[in-house]
Amino acid sequence: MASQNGQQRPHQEVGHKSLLQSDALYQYILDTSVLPREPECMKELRQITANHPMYIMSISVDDGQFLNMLLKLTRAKKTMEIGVYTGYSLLATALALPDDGKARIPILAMDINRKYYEVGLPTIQKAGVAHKIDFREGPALPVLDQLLQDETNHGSFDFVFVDADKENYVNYHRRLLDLVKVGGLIAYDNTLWGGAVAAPPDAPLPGYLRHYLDFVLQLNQELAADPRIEICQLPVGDGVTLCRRIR
Ligand SMILES: C[S@@+](CC[C@H](N)C(=O)[O-])C[C@H]1O[C@@H](n2cnc3c(N)ncnc32)[C@H](O)[C@@H]1O
Repeated sequence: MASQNGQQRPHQEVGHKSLLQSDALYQYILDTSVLPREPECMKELRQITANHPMYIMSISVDDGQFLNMLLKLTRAKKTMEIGVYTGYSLLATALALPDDGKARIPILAMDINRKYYEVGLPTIQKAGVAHKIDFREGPALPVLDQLLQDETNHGSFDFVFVDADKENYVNYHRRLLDLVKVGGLIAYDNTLWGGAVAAPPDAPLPGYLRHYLDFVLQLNQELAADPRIEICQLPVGDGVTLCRRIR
């Protein structure tokens, strides 16, 4: 198969194609494998979030299912989330993590806006997992800097989910690599940025996509070139890049 300019791209030479070529196929995945298995509490939170003016910020339901499975597979015990909003990804995380009672709070969750978190908090409480969450209101970067000042925090996190201000993703990465353990994971959300990462330079993009595109492109380049991690770019939700610290 040839591309528009007549030249074959490397993935076309070997016949690789993305399967997700239509909304109907995405809907099939949701209807068959995702929505029927969504826990009731997550469904409730998703419906509450759908009525919130900023609902577009929530991760997708398949992204939530993926996150929940990933945390179980990796047996993560200590995690961090940057960018909580109403808490859909946070609830997916809290449901997956083991319950150590009062001995240890496994999730450090940060958002600049506690009001968003409070929209979902009653559902998180009803689900019986609120005690797993240490929520901090405020910008995440100073919290990371504070954590780094204490040696005992270095290499202590099993998993970090980053879904916040795109302009700081690179700054988060530079700090998180010291906080996550060797063998631990950092997952960056929105790394395909609505498809804009592969759009022609003059493509007419919605304003917010255009505004943050360079930050996402810079992150993707830095991750691809970073020898301290192994990476895997997944076309789940808006694109998730998994980074496994290897040194
Ligand atoms: C895309 S939403 C997060 C969605 C969430 N993960 C979910 O599943 O619903 C991004 C969030 O990041 C928060 N945010 C923006 N800048 C931030 C910062 N500097 N530090 C922490 N949170 C920030 C916003 O308030 C917003 O709630």
